[in-house]
Amino acid sequence: MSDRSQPPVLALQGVDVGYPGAPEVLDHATVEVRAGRRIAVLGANGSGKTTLLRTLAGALRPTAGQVLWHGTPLQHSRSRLNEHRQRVQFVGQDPDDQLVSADVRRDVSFGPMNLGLPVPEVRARVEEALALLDLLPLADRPVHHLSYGQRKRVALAGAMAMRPAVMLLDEPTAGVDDVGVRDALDALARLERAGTTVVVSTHDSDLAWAWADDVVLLQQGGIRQGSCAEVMSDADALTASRVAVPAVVRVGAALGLDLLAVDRPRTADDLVGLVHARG
Ligand SMILES: Nc1ncnc2c1ncn2[C@@H]1O[C@H](COP(=O)(O)OP(=O)(O)OP(=O)(O)O)[C@@H](O)[C@H]1O
Repeated sequence: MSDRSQPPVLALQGVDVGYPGAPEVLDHATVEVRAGRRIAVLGANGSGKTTLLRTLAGALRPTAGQVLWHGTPLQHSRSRLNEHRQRVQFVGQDPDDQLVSADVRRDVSFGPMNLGLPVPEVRARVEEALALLDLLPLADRPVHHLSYGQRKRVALAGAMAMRPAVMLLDEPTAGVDDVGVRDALDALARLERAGTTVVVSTHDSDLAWAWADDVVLLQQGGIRQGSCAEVMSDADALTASRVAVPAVVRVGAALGLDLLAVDRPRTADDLVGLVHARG
C-alpha cells in the first residue's frame, strides 16, 4: 500500500523540540508518515534528523504540539510509551547504544523476550531476523567481537524481530560498505512487504533519491515534505539545506530530461537505460 491520500499512521503536528543550548531544533514541525511509503529524512549534520526520529519514537517529548498515532495524541506516560515503542522501533546511528547481550542471538532475542512472547514465537522471529540480515553465521559470536557494520546489522535485526508497524532508522548506511547497504535495503524491503513502514534519516541525497517515495527536507527555519521527485528537483532548497543535488538529477538536467515527467530513474543505470530508450 502506498497511497498518499491515506491518513498518516504516525505524525508530528506543530511540534517544538529542543535541548538546553539548542532550544529550537524542531520549531513548529509537521511531518506525516503514511503506511507503505518510504520516507527519507534528509538534512545536513546538526539539522535535527536524530531529534525528529527520536520525537516520532516517543523518546523526546515536545514542548509544544503533538505526536499522533493514527490521529490520536501520544501520552508520554510510561505505559503509553511502552506501547508506542513496540509499534515504532527506533534504530540509532551507533549500534553500541542498543546492543545489550553477550552474543548475537541473545541480543536479537532481547526485545521479543521482554514482550513476554511464547518461546517458540521468540525463536521463530529471531531466526527469521538473523536470516534476513545474513547473521546466522555470526549468531553465537560475542557482539563485541563483531565489526561496526556487523554490529549495525545486529541492532537492525533486534528491531526487526519486534515486527514493528513503523521502523525509524537513523543513518543506517553510515559506516556500512556498499554491499552492506544493498543487503540492508533488501532486508528492509522484505520487512516492508510484511507490512512495516520504514523511515530512514540520511545526509546522502543519492541514497534518498534511489530509495525514498517521500522526502522530509530539514531546512533552516522549517521542514519541507513532499514526494521525492518534487523536493529533490528543487536545487535551491537542497543547496540552502547544505544537501547535494543527487547525481542522477544533475545528469538528467544536463541531458534536458524532466525527471518529474518521466518514470523516475533512481540510479545511474536507470538513467542510462532511459537515455538509450530515447535513442
Ligand atoms: N543531547 C543534546 N543536548 C544538547 N544539544 C543537542 C543534543 N542532541 C542534539 N543536540 C543539538 O541539536 C541539534 C540537532 O542535532 P541532531 O543530532 O538531531 O542532528 P542530526 O541532523 O541528526 O545530525 P548528524 O547528521 O550530525 O547526526 C544540533 O545542534 C545538536 O548539537
